[in-house]
Amino acid sequence: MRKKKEIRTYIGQHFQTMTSDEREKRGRLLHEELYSDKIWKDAGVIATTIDTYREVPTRDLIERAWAENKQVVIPKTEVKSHALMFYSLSSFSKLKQMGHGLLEPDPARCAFVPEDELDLVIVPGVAFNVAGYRIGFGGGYYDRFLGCYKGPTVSFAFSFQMFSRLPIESHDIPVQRIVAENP
Ligand SMILES: Nc1nc2c(c(=O)[nH]1)N(C=O)[C@@H](CNc1ccc(C(=O)N[C@@H](CCC(=O)O)C(=O)O)cc1)CN2
Ligand SMILES: Nc1ncnc2c1ncn2[C@@H]1O[C@H](COP(=O)(O)OP(=O)(O)OP(=O)(O)O)[C@@H](O)[C@H]1O
Repeated sequence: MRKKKEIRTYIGQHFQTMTSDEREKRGRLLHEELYSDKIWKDAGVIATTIDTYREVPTRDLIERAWAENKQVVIPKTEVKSHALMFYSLSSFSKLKQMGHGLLEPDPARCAFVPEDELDLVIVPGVAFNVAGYRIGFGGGYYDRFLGCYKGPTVSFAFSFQMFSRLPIESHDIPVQRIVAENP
């Protein structure tokens, strides 16, 4: 079984071999599967992240949610406490580039949304298994968050992000549903 760091490097390299068009196209196919699901239809408030080029895309899903009059919330990382704070995003222009390279909502221009208002949380990840266990970028932010959040959770995975064996630690909490490509 490979170590987390090796898996992160391997997946990052695989993403680099994909064109952004391919990434977008394959991402949309995964998203379509969620749009027809009850957990999407029932959700008024959806939490997701702003994708990097090493992740399944999220921007078209955010636009779809806005078009369906859903509220989209994006986490901001609290570095000291390793907590995620969610803010409502109404436009991509209200994002701010952070030192760690990710785009986060600008709290000066986005409203804070408490965790208990989230109807569906789309959890980012690097690698997954069918049981919903995941490896992230290593901040432990979602592991901590998922320890408290009890609502529906889902992650998207390209086929190369699915592993039959993953190093799982006691603090890891699985997502309820993985929407993955058919291998
Ligand atoms: N697009 C996207 N946004 C996201 C996440 C994600 O996985 N994807 N997150 C998912 O959690 C949160 C941010 N996660 C982060 C994880 C690590 C570091 C970070 O600074 N890492 C250090 C190394 C830390 C270590 O080695 O322990 C670094 O890069 O220097 C920052 C943010 C929230 N937003
Ligand atoms: N519930 C928790 N309470 C305290 N520390 C935690 C918890 N979950 C994870 N950690 C710590 O956070 C660090 C990163 O954890 P891990 O490598 O599992 O992150 P990850 O799953 O890749 O990241 P993320 O959850 O942000 O996507 C580890 O040092 C781990 O011990």
